[in-house]
Amino acid sequence: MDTQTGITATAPAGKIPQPSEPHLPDDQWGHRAWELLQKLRSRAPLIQCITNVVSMDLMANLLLAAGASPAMLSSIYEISDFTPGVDALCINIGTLSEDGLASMRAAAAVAVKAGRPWVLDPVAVSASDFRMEACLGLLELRPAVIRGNASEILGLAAARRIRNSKGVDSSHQSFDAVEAAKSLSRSIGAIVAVSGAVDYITDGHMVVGAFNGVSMLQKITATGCAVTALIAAFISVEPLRALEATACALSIFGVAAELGMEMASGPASLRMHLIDCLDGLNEDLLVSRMNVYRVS
Ligand SMILES: Nc1ncnc2c1ncn2[C@@H]1O[C@H](COP(=O)(O)OP(=O)(O)OP(=O)(O)O)[C@@H](O)[C@H]1O
Ligand SMILES: Cc1ncsc1CCO
Ligand SMILES: [Mg+2]
Repeated sequence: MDTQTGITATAPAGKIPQPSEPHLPDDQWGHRAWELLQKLRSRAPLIQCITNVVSMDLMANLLLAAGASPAMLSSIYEISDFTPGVDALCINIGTLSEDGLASMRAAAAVAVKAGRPWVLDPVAVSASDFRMEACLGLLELRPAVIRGNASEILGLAAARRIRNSKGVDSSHQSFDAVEAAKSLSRSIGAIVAVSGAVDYITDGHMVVGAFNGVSMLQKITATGCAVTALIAAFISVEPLRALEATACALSIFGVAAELGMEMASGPASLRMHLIDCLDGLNEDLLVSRMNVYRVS
């Protein structure tokens, strides 16, 4: 039990059997994504984000543009009051501190106890033993989804720091981490998403590829952090089909980026147009652009 909060963490997840979700036919993804986006816009779920200081502004604005209600509350003294009432929780270790980690652990435990899904963004998990141990401890608190870039998923799946780690940016292609993502998914019982030129999403059995997006997203800091928060918003409205919700969140973000890129002249204007295009996304644009299908 945490002596500051009186909060008890749940038992370690261990090997959790993850039932495979029904397979959505490839031609249904656009309609499914629109359905989920509409649900999100009408329900405006409350999403608590305990995240790094770099990402806060973009994350909150993208959540608002998608139709969710962001709350970046992170003090350990507020968790027992606030977290039971949120619709989902996003935890991101980007600028990890000892106090921040205590809040993350407490919030994840409360969310699980309250039956709320939470997602983990293991930023730069291979950069230090502190980060790796923090993430391994958080994995015991049963995230519904883990989203990282390829280097992060490779490191976390191996539970060890990998060589050539570049810090918060990936030094691998997303495809290189697909097998690691499947094995991590099976051992934690969570959906795992690897972002990159193609985003791969797996429940440990099937793998879905989300092909939307633009490479200039890598030139805007915290786009990965922000898309993890969008995943939290999407799973809050469809918790029993977390793979579908995760793939839809990643793909919708990618479509908004493609539309934004048509008006942008560089990373700064893409950041602005990305938010506008997510806010203004309509069914025709989404269904005609969305490119998601099962790859294995
Ligand atoms: N080469 C690319 N082409 C198209 N989209 C990309 C490419 N690289 C990344 N993306 C998209 O950019 C977003 C961020 O993914 P990325 O893998 O860069 O995350 P990240 O490294 O965790 O980012 P950050 O740490 O800055 O938040 C995702 O939506 C992903 O689909
Ligand atoms: C640049 C940076 N440093 C720690 S977190 C973060 C945001 C991208 O992950
Ligand atoms: Mg990241």
